[in-house]
Amino acid sequence: METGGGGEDCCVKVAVHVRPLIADERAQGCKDCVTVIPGKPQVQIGTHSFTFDHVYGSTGSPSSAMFEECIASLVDGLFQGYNATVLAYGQTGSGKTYTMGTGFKDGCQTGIIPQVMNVLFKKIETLKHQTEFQLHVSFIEILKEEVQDLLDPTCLNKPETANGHAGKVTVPGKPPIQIRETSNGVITLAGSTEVSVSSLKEMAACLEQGSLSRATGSTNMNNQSSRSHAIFTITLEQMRKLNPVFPGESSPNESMNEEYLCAKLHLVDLAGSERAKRTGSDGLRFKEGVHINKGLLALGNVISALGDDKKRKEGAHVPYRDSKLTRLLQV
Ligand SMILES: Nc1ncnc2c1ncn2[C@@H]1O[C@H](COP(=O)(O)OP(=O)(O)OP(=O)(O)O)[C@@H](O)[C@H]1O
Repeated sequence: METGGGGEDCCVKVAVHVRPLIADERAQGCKDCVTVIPGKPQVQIGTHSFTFDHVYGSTGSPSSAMFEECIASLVDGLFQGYNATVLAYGQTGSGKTYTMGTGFKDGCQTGIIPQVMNVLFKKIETLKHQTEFQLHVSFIEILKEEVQDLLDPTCLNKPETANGHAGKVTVPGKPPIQIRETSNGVITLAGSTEVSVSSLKEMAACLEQGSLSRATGSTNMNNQSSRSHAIFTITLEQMRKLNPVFPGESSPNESMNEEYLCAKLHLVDLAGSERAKRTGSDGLRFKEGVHINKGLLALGNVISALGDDKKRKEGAHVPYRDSKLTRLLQV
């Protein structure tokens, strides 16, 4: 799903990515439960059919077209100062991490985030003579309504333990990360690492470091399930020269010839939306599920409020404050 910018008519769009059966499922004799209606962005499950903005995978459009059709315009929008958010939503094992590329390993280039990074740096390369760029990335996860910093160099990785969790251990004494709002309404994360990056390689290293630090655990439906919402945020700052001054000429007022733009792209791999019963979860995993579903409910309410053009224009309340996830994605 994509939201925001780039001069699009609608501010919320939804695409479905249907994944093929994986080896385990084929071995168990599982069958595809979703049919894509040929030539239409529509899927059928039993007697119900559902229409989306796009359908990829299976007999729908090829997955390779997803970036160009859904995401490229959001990256362009960043350069025009538009914020945007891409959310991967679905039950455990449906392919969110694969689609986003948040399981980034060994320089693998598939997935939305690696493609965003490639296009971003190509564009910067072509514009760098008339514009000064500064890029920052942060990578956090929200686990049981607590924000964890996946790029914190002082955190230690821990393997999966008896209570069924792999992930980060924060060094004792470190204050928790807090969500703050500045006087002009900008949401900031006090205490989280923002890495300044100047090359594709540096940004890819941040994605890889954070991906390896994510909290995962096993469920009946995915033996390497992400139990948290992971948010990879790219902040692009630009100082654009409006009327470039030619060598030998002097500008009367430098700052009048410059335009400053700052925009954020949030790339979000949400935790699985499954029901507790289906994943066989109890105890810790069940409690996690309760927090996950609360966050997803709040997200659904925010998207409904934003997707209702009439209400939005009337200035209706958007309930961003109902969860950390929605609060963080506010800007
Ligand atoms: N489009 C695809 N093509 C081939 N394999 C895929 C595709 N999407 C997902 N998979 C495979 O399916 C399995 C589950 O995918 P993934 O871990 O991305 O699911 P998930 O929705 O992120 O699950 P969770 O919410 O539990 O983290 C993985 O083995 C992944 O490699």
